[in-house]
Amino acid sequence: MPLSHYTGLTGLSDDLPVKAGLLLVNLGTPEAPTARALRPYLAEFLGDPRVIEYPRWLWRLILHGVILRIRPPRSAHAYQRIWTAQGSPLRVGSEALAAALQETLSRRLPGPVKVALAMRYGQPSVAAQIERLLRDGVRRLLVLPLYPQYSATSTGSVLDAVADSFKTLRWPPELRVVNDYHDDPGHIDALARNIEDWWRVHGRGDRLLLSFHGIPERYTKAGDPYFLQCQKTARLLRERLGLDPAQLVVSFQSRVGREPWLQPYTDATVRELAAQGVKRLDVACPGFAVDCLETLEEIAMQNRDFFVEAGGQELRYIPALNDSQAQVDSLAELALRHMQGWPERGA
Ligand SMILES: C=CC1=C(C)c2cc3[nH]c(cc4nc(cc5[nH]c(cc1n2)c(C)c5CCC(=O)O)C(CCC(=O)O)=C4C)c(C)c3C=C
Ligand SMILES: [Fe+2]
Ligand SMILES: [Fe+2]
Repeated sequence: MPLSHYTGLTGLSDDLPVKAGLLLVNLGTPEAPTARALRPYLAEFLGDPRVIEYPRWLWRLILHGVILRIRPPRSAHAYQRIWTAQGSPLRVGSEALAAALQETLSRRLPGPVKVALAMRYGQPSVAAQIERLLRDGVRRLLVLPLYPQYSATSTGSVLDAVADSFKTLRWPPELRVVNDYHDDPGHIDALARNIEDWWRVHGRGDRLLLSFHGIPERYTKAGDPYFLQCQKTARLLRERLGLDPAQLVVSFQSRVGREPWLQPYTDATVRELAAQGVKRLDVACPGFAVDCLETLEEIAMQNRDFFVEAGGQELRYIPALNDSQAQVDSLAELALRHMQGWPERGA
């Protein structure tokens, strides 16, 4: 039995040896593409009340009685299609982005800065990485969830994890949070340049589809701003690319369960576009900071097959921003802006 349930880190100084700490948080990913590794990952993810808003007792029964028996082998099969020698693309991409941001921010900030990457589900946890930053001398913390659009299911859940960690700390740091960056001009410009660069190399398709991860419609009706923020990102990106409304389509992917999610659904949309005679369809997923199962498997494989089966010729997935210079620069700018105004300390 510990003496106290507050974690006290001894030997910390009040001197601000480090100017600021930046905690990047992404969703998390299984440790291996196996049903055995998927089970604890999905149990933690789908057990989060922010993600599934059902009566707890009922959901526990369904989750443990049905979902965690059926879904792990199916998901494992999907992960096997995208797994790399370095591991899960989401982890590899997020780590590369964090390393590049550490490098850029160290150059841009006058004092030392520490960047850490946490996963909302799985390892390294938000609590472990906040502790690591404290040990490294961080007393001012900026949390940047790697979700451009705010949703209670994604960003909101990261904030829960930060709050839970703070509740256990004897001396928490000062805290700032980036709620979203869906309309940040630097971010929109980075997305646009990524698509334009890709078009320069591969040519332009007949239509551009922007596919965002979905959430249950019910959450939007209850006040989640996610749908509106996705629509705004899409409009700003369309305007920045100089496209007509008819040249760009928005849809929502990854529906789980039976209740209605945000619409139109991506799978129905790619089939419909093929039926309308679209031959070459370009797809980008601006809601994902780095490539992952949802882009590499669900879009670039599953939906590519749906499109071709429905009469389309080619579905071409335009990769996420990942650790591109455009993303590193726009997120560094964003972080620097959010770090401004922290007052100087007296001697
Ligand atoms: C069932 C409810 C889910 C909600 C609500 C949800 C929202 C949501 N998810 C992301 C980002 C990602 N989701 C990813 C995978 C994934 N998502 C769900 C379910 C919900 N997501 C599941 C069950 C899974 C796991 C895979 C599967 O079994 O199908 C991923 C990829 C993770 C990876 O390892 O690559 C991301 C990223 C957002 C942004 C969001 C709300 C806006
Ligand atoms: Fe998801
Ligand atoms: Fe999916």
